[in-house]
Amino acid sequence: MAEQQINGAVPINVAVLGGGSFGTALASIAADNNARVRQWMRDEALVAQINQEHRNGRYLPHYAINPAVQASTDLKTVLADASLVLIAIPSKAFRSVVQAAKVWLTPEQILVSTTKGIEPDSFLLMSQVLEQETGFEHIGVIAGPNLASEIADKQLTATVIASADPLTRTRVQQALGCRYFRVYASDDRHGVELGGALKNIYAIAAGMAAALGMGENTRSMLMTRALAEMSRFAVAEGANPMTFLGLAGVGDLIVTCSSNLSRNYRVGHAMGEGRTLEEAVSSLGQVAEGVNTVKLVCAKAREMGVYMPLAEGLSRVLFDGVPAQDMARTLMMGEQSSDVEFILPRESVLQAHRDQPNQHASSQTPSPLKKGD
Ligand SMILES: NC(=O)C1=CN([C@@H]2O[C@H](COP(=O)(O)OP(=O)(O)OC[C@H]3O[C@@H](n4cnc5c(N)ncnc54)[C@H](O)[C@@H]3O)[C@@H](O)[C@H]2O)C=CC1
Ligand SMILES: O=C(CO)COP(=O)(O)O
Repeated sequence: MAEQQINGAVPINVAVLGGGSFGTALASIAADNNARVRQWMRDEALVAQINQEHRNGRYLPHYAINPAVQASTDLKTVLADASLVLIAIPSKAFRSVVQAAKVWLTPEQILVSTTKGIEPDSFLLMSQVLEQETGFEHIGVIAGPNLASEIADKQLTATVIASADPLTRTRVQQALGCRYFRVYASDDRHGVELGGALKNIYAIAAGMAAALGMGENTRSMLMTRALAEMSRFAVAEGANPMTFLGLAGVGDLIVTCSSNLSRNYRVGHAMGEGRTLEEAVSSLGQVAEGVNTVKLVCAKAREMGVYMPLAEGLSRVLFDGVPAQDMARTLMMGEQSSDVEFILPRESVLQAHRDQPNQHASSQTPSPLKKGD
């Protein structure tokens, strides 16, 4: 059924690259909004199923897709005449798909990444890959609390379109905004994109904590300290910390740290139940971007001198075989610094401790964590 559009938009032609759960959910929203929607994927059988049964049996088996979505394995057909191109391809394949697509892309088109990951080696976010590959002007990113299966179920939610380009922001609001999906605008593209990528790290930690029987106070502390850590990293990367108060920061962090529908949360949960990382990832059968992101972000944070104890702790559980319980105990004995460091700088608290050393510290506090401990 056609949706009532917000902001009085004229329907546009939308291309979606990616046949996974998020690409499929977004294609259906745009079609609900009366756009002509073509969706590209590699799998011929999935194309046939979407076109004939209006269902994506591999990634969203229980949801009806708007019958107007036309799937195809042919990039040229999908991209022809599209004014908005949404790219929902996991980060490990993102650049190769853009490279394959770019012969049919034109500078008038609006290119929007929906991918919440980071490219290894380059440490580029996906909109930066888009910029590097195409050199186009109309580039943006969307991120927010957007679990694909809830969107496919038309549960109410919202996202953020972030771009320095006003046309990109407006067109995405017009193309996707409808009665069950609101689209807010931001010009902090880097902050919004980092928010989407970084929160996956803490969703893994939250799933692990839940499986270990930790309570709601613990989850709340974890999410709040995660926000402090994410914004600290983002500021070092040149983003605006205020962005983390929005849907792509705290909004996405809450949903992925609380829901079993999040694949990253499920990876953490499975590991908290005793599975290995390999078992947890292979039983998922879908992408959990946080596993690579934690590795890349920890390396970058060390290089930049950014303090990220939660990400470091998680990395040691995932890759160095440290038991999650032991890591939680170590983190609880780590430095006690500032709550909101944009109000009281962390360094002021640490300096005060140096000026007033605790007489009993040596018997109570373990030495700070070192790589290889
Ligand atoms: N599923 C969700 O709830 C949300 C996902 N995202 C982000 O969207 C991105 C895509 O995720 P999903 O659609 O959920 O993933 P998915 O795991 O459901 O599907 C991935 C899709 O990418 C395709 N793919 C993988 N490698 C490819 C290649 N080399 N060439 C062409 N296609 C390839 C797969 O065939 C599949 O169709 C991820 O970065 C994720 O973080 C963002 C918001 C919500
Ligand atoms: O980003 C998401 C929801 O906003 C989806 O999270 P997962 O990739 O963990 O499923």
